[in-house]
Amino acid sequence: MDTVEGHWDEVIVGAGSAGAALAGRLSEDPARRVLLLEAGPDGRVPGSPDNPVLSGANWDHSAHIGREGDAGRRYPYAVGRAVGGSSAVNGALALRGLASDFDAWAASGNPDWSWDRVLPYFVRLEADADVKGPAHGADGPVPVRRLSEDAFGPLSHGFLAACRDLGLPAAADLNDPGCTAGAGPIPRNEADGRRVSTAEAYLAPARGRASLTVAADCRVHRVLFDGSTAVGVEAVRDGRPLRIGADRVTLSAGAVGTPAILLRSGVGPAGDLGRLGIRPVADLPGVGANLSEHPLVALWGLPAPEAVRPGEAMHQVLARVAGPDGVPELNLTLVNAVGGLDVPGMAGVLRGRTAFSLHASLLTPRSRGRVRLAAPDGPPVIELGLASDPRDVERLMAGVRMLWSAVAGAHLAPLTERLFLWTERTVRDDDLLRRAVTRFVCPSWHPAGTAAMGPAGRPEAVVDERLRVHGLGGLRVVDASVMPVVPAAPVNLSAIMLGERAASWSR
Ligand SMILES: Cc1cc2nc3c(=O)[nH]c(=O)nc-3n(C[C@H](O)[C@H](O)[C@H](O)COP(=O)(O)OP(=O)(O)OC[C@H]3O[C@@H](n4cnc5c(N)ncnc54)[C@H](O)[C@@H]3O)c2cc1C
Repeated sequence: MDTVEGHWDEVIVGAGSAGAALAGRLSEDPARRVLLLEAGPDGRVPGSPDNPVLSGANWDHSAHIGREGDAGRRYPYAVGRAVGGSSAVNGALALRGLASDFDAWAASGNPDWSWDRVLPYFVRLEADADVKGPAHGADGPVPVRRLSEDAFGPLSHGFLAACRDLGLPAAADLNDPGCTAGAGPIPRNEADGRRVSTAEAYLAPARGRASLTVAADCRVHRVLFDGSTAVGVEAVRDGRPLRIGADRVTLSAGAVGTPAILLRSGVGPAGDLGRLGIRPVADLPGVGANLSEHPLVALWGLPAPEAVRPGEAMHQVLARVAGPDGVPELNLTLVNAVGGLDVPGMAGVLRGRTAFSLHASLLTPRSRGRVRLAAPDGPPVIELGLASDPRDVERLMAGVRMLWSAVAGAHLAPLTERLFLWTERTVRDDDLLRRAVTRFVCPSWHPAGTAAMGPAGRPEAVVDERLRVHGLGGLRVVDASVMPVVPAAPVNLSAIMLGERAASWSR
């Protein structure tokens, strides 16, 4: 018998940001037997925060920017596939979701997720080297630090000065709960230039515990049910099918992987399941629906020779911009010194030259996409639906105009040799800009919401406030899928917070 076969107290599917944090914490109880299953390999994923892993250790999905069949573009959709999940391949921007995000989750029928309820778990997960006080953690597993101003390169100084001209205040701590707008250093989860994934932060200290077994290269096909109670999973390891029993199954396979497993298991819209020939176990139309993602538009340029210092960090500074109602709406991010990175769609334009880019990403998208299956055993089809809501296009246009005034203004223009693709005429003309934004919009690799939490009976609701799948026993979801909407920040810390919070209920 394979060492993972048999019966476990907890089987967690997916060793990513949320799953590894959950498994690490649950295994602190020596009386518990936790099995963590991961489709990808174990061991350190190469690369630093300055080199997000865009292929290899990755599912290498290809997503539709809009909907399948609308003749739109496709885009490489990176999702980590390794112990550590997307936290092992990402850019290590360690930004918390914002107070307004969680208060909105609470207002939409999930009162236990208000900001004051989740803040203790953001505190618990981190060891912030720079900022002290009750809103920050000092000894959690995830190290967080920011570059000091004297380590900023010339472009970062120019960008911060341009942000001041845009009326954005200096923000020394973008993770301060009161920071709704401002520009400042990016907090990053790194140590000695290495990205610290959840594999390192949560699993490395737990590896020796008898209470935890990590099984890599083990791909879960579906959840097994006895009536409406989950009793285990069916998986494949080294080409061999396995059936693994559990008192409780937790899906932490991410906002693409989790809905795919639920659908294969018969949990989803009954009509779609019937068409695929999958026997329905629970009719939950929200499974795979409601995908939200941060749409992003980038301006690319070649820096003047003196504008880039050898070896400088790719992510140094970022600006958060609030909308007219005071709620944060856009991130403007400078990406310094992009050299070897194979940025989708840009390799042919850059031809190996070191470039920089400025991104406007929309933090509160109204557009929604979905994840579905085209065949019962096929890969998930990802339809991002980016900028399908015209209000998102308008707000991205405002973001591009801010970037343009920064890059063409007094502080950055002298540091820029040339800009690609965009012109003054395009940026000034509403119709041209609208078309350009629609044409160049791309995802941030931040999917969320495909098994959303909410009260039973709401069309999008798949799990309750305690993340238990509605109508079924022994099955919960703990990953970015359960977020009712993507938070107004990159998602890693918020996903880790979910793992911490779910573990706290079992203590
Ligand atoms: C290239 C890239 C850059 C990013 N940059 C940042 C950043 O700088 N900062 C930030 O905050 N966020 C960033 N993100 C987003 C962030 O990392 C993710 O949103 C977050 O890690 C999601 O956590 P999760 O737990 O929901 O899923 P994941 O961390 O993706 O974990 C899901 C895990 O489940 C496994 N899995 C899936 N299906 C199965 C199956 N059938 N059987 C077994 N295992 C399975 C996967 O292999 C994976 O390990 C980035 C993402 C990418 C891809």
